[in-house]
Amino acid sequence: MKQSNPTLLSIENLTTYFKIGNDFYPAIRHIDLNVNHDEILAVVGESGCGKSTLAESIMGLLNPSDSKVTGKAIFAGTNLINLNEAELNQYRGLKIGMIFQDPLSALDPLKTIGEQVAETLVYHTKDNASKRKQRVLSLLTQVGIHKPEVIINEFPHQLSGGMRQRVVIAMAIACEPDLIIADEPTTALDVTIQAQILDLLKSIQIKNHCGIILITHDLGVVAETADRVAVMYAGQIVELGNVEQIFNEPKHPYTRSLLRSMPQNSEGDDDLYVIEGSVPSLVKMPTHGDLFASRIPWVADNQHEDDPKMHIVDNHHWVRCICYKHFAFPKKGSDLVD
Ligand SMILES: Nc1ncnc2c1ncn2[C@@H]1O[C@H](COP(=O)(O)OP(=O)(O)OP(=O)(O)O)[C@@H](O)[C@H]1O
Repeated sequence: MKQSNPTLLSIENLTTYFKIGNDFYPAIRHIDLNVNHDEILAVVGESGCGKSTLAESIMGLLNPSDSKVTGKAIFAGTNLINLNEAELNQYRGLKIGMIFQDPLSALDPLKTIGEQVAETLVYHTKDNASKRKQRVLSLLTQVGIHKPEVIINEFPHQLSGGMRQRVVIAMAIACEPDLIIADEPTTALDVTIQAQILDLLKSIQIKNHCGIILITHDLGVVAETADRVAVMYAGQIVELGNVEQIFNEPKHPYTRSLLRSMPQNSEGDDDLYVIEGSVPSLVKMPTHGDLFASRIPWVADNQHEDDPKMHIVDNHHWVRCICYKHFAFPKKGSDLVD
């Protein structure tokens, strides 16, 4: 089903600060990003880049006593930022589903699977108990759980990690939300199960015509699943494009470094590229300039912008800072290579 307006969620100038000591420090800065109907948008970056903060800001999951969110996240005409809990609960579960990394912590150990999957339906629908049960069985079947009539009476600890994540996905899609936010949904699972869960998410996206924000640090997951990719570094989006652009024509030195450090792209352990340094903590984060500059120290200062902006490099392909234009990796020895 093609929508007349492709935009499902419009994130505008979103900045989130955390209180550390007496001061507030930005963990994500001036994020502008659209999520469209019928697409999987991956948000990728190393640990500490602000991916979860982005998701939690949109969903109002941050503790207001130690955080502050400014900007907009417009969903179906409503700015989700600054809605109160009761208002947000009209979106969470109903219009926006969430899937987290650790299915065990998302599930209540004391309730049966059937009760937990039914909970969203109790909250958001007027279905009677028998209709709800049919819906729970159908959801569990949809997420690939065999013998759902047995599983509904079991408890989370009786299921494998992969099965638990399928249950969490069933809960997230119970009300057929327009948007699903999946934060590292496969990180806790072993590789074969990861692939099955990604296939499941993709099939749900196609069947329900929803949009999915897939948060991951794993470019392998992105390559398998995403339509578009936002690469985040130090709380900013540094590159945005479709999956082919990001993998075949990466521009930003950070994107290129991430790709180069994928085991698949090296010829052996000795050749594995390691990005120098780490993402600075919020307190140590520079307040201006190219935030990635310190991790590519061989690039001269004058090749970076003072206040790096997003530049369009191709249709729907954006990159922050002009330093990409002449960027090359140092060769073993000292020459630079593309
Ligand atoms: N409640 C908090 N108080 C203070 N700092 C925080 C808080 N939550 C996150 N941060 C900091 O904000 C930055 C972004 O963290 P965030 O968890 O969003 O990154 P991430 O990319 O999702 O990483 P990971 O994959 O490890 O979760 C980090 O420097 C983190 O330490």
